Formats: sequence, structure tokens, C-alpha cells
Amino acid sequence: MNARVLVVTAVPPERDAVTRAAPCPPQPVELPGTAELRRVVWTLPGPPGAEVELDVLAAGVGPAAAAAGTATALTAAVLAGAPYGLVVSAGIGGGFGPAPGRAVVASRIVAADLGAETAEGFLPVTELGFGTSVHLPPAGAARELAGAVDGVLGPVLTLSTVTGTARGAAELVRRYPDAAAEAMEGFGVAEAAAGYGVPVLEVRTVSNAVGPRDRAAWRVPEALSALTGVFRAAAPLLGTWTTSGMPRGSHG
Ligand SMILES: O=C(O)c1cccc(C(=O)CC[C@H]2O[C@@H](n3cnc4c(=O)[nH]cnc43)[C@H](O)[C@@H]2O)c1
Repeated sequence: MNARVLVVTAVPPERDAVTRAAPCPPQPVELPGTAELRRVVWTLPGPPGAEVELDVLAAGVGPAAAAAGTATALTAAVLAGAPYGLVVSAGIGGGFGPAPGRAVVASRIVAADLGAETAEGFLPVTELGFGTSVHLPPAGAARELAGAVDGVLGPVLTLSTVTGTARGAAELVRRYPDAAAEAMEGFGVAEAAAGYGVPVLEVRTVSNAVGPRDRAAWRVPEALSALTGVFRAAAPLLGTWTTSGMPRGSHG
């Protein structure tokens, strides 16, 4: 059976950077609603017919759009009898140290602004008695992926608001001293994947340093071309980490 992987990006240029890595042109796949998937396929070495199929979605910017798009694609795949075995949140991101063009693979996917502000500081949603604020990618797969793409393995923060001041960056570093990158979608993708019991990875290529806002300094083309390189190196590996991808509660 082919390995099926859902890759969720925010915007079309990120989606196209992923599909450019493939050995063949992307094919459109319709989803319910307005979103459209692009399918690319790698033939794997080994038994004839073994393939890894990547469906790549530009779900929109921010965790809400990411969760909605991911859930739609996961549901459509289950209803079609072809569930995904792995979900990957992918795109560009801000680096807490890694230089522009460097890849960061999430060891933890952290909702860094989900909670409550108090006079004593930020309280994560878990300390309010609700839900979760961290999703854990499979440790071995995350480590192997980081190795394959010469990337940094570390926590990736999800925020609804891009950090734009030195003070904001310092506060995040105080709360998450080992954070490697920030972006706006990973936690939303991970929440949807968790609802289906499908493992999740996050990979970002750095476009800018986290800190005082200087949009003109973002190295977007360099980060997008690094994202293509990440998928060129990693796509065949992704197929080896897929599970059966059935929804929670549907296992016998
Ligand atoms: O202007 C362009 O050509 C362009 C092409 C591709 C992507 C973009 C984006 O602006 C993507 C927004 C996306 O990037 C993530 N991101 C990047 N840097 C940061 C950051 O410092 N903090 C948080 N998020 C960042 C984020 O996931 C956005 O969805 C533009």
C-alpha cells in the first residue's frame, strides 16, 4: 500500500516550494469547500509499486485556518477510504538562533500564546485546567528528519501574532529557553491530527530572526528554496513513518 502524507502549509508559495521538490508535476485534488490539494508522488526504491504520496495544502495563515484545513483534508481522506498516515506542518518561520535558510524540525509543537495573561505573567491553557498546549512529534522520526536535512531539532512555537519587538522575543526566550523557531500554524495542524490519532511533524525553514519587526529583511526566497531542498531530501523518508491513520475510536 502507498504511504499517504498530508503536508499543510499556510500560503501558496510555501505549498509550491514543497511540490517543486517532487520528480513529477503536481496534480490538483479537490476537497469539500474552497481549498484544493496538490498531489505529488515519489516512487520508492524497493518492491515494485511502492510509492509515497504527498498531498500538499495551503490552508491559510494562523492556527485556526491551519486546524480547519487539516481537519477537512483528514476527514475527506477517511471518507474516501484512503486515510493519511502522517501529517506535516511545513513552511517558513522566524528563527531564535538558526540563520536564514536553515531548517528547523520540531521536537515539540508549542502553543505559546494560548492561555491567560496575569499580573504575574503568562499562564498556559493547561494551568487554567483546559486542553493541551504542547504536541509531541514522534521523537525518532523528528530526530531522523533533522539529520536528513541538516536541520536544528528544537521546540517550534505557534503564535497567532508574529513577534515584532526585542521585548516580545526576550519574553518568549525566558518562557521557552530552548525554542528554535516560531511560526503561526503548527499547533493548529497538530490539534487536528491528534483528533484523528495521526502522528504529526513540523518543519520550518528560517526566513527571518525573531525580534524587532523588519519585514524588508525577511529572506523569503532563500527560505522557500531551502524548503524545496528539505522535501527533496526527506519525502521518501516520510513514507517510512506513516501509521494506518484511522480516527480515534475506530480501532477494533
Ligand atoms: O512575501 C512572500 O513572497 C511570501 C512568500 C511565502 C510566505 C510568506 C509569508 O509571509 C508566510 C507567512 C508565514 O510565515 C511564517 N512566519 C515566518 N516568519 C515568522 C515569524 O517570525 N513569526 C511567526 N511566523 C512566521 C508564519 O507561519 C506565516 O504563516 C510571504
